[in-house]
Amino acid sequence: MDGTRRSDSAAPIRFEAVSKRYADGTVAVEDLTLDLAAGELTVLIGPSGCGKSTVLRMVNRLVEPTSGRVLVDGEDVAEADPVELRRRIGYVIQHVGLFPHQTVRGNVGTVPKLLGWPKSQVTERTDELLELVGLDPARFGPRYPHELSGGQRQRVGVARALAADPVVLLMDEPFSAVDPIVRTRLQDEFRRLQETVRKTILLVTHDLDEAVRLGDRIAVLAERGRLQQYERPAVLLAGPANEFVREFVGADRAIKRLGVTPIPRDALRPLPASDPPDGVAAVSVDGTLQDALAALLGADSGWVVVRDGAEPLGVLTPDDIHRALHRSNA
Ligand SMILES: Nc1ncnc2c1ncn2[C@@H]1O[C@H](COP(=O)(O)OP(=O)(O)OP(=O)(O)O)[C@@H](O)[C@H]1O
Repeated sequence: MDGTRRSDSAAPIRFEAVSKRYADGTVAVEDLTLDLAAGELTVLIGPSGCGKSTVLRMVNRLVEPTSGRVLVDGEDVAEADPVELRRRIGYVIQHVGLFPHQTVRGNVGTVPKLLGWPKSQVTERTDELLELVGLDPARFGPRYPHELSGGQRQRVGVARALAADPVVLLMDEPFSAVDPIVRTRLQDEFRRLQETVRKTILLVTHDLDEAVRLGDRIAVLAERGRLQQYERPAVLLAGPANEFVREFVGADRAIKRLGVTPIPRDALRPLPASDPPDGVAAVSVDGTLQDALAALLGADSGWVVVRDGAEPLGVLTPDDIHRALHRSNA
């Protein structure tokens, strides 16, 4: 079914010399040019009031640019019918705004129903999406929003936004209203979900950890939406482009970099000649340096075995981790 396959309906987004001056004279965005690749998750981050939400809301025409153009899949959104446009673009906000008098199924099925899908297809689609976001359709489908936790409501919001297989998903602080533990879990689940659906996603956050965890790319904005750096998280953390980004990224960036630097396959030491003792620390080769370090800290062997599935490939020591982190800086 189309919710679970890799979507080929993701569209690139281009902001072309976009500016926004509000009616009271506030210049929220000034001359922003930014290209978002189809199927990637781009995070917009920057200090409060720097124009992030304004940028996001120009994509679905909740805000109209004063000058410049926003192109979705090469088409200027100014020429699209706003209602039709918003059906093609999912939108998830902090307090998700579910319809209180409709069940979870009713909420998720809103857009497919609007599009005139037959009832059986709407139900099938809704149940599939609820499963995709980790909610059992039989249990949660008939509930009303007030019968859900904050995290569950947020998942229903994501399912609703995905319902019509949108080409773009806009997310404005989608996880900030839930408590930190639930937030981390939702972020991890969302990352996995994105690996499945591969939408073009633009996500606004204040939270650098969230940006690093979720973003394929991070765009750091200063006031008036001035773009400071637009890079993959590991590159941004390793090499802030200027003082603004360096300060924004902060002193703990080495720790964050551990979490985005892959284990170096080519820098593993050979396995010890004798079989490693039982219970020795091990980590998957698909993991990050942070995973390797966590495994090391939980063991007293002084090294950690790196495995591909069940097969041991080699070992890493704390020095190797240090060197790999240093190397990724180059
Ligand atoms: N409707 C409006 N009328 C006038 N000024 C506005 C309007 N909406 C936003 N602004 C101003 O535009 C600037 C950018 O606002 P925006 O909400 O885009 O920033 P933001 O980076 O998303 O902020 P935050 O992180 O605090 O949510 C701010 O100075 C804000 O006060």
